[in-house]
Amino acid sequence: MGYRFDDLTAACQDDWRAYIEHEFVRRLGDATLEEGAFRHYLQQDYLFLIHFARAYALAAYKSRDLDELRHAFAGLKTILDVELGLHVDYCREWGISEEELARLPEARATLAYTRYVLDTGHRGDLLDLHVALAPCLIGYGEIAGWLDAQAATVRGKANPHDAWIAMYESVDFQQAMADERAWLDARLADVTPRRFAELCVVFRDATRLEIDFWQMGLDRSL
Ligand SMILES: Cc1ncc(CN)c(N)n1
Repeated sequence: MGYRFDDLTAACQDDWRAYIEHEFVRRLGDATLEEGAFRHYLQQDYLFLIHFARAYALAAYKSRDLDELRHAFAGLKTILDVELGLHVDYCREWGISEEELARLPEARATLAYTRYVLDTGHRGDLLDLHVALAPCLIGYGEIAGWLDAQAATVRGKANPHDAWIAMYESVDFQQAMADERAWLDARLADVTPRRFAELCVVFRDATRLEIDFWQMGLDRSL
């Protein structure tokens, strides 16, 4: 008993490292990622974020008290105001208009990941849903820190993806990540070993779907 968020990553260490240090992430950091792969990823990520905003709305619906409702609302606000806002601006800089984004076909990897999270939220409780969301919010915050710590990472104007890294290093995003960790630490402290084992399956599945999402970007698959 007395689990924490770090116990989830420890329980699927190989998948977690494969997600954080994926080839797509490395190439994004050392500025060798092909433009077409990044554009494909950016487009699909727009669709992904819309469904993730819906998942936070589901968390609000599943809330039992004001604290849970406020937490879900803060997550939804981070996606809408911080991430999606920056994302649309960022896509525009890459020549991808909002009209183009609205007409995109959804890749199988996007469909699989987003619907998995929504389904987990529908059939489980609020903790299941937040554990399914954790690789998204906490993972990208960790990826930004990992990239910045790598000697191979190119920062500044020499890397066309520098603004992407900076977005996930931003105070707002890192704060949202820290809040989510604290929320999960508090909830996981009370779960039984059996419940923790169930949550590990959800966390590992969502982490593996994040790996597939990076691979979809590299392969430019639909
Ligand atoms: C696929 C994916 N995973 C996570 C994030 C970070 N919220 C994102 N933008 N896209």
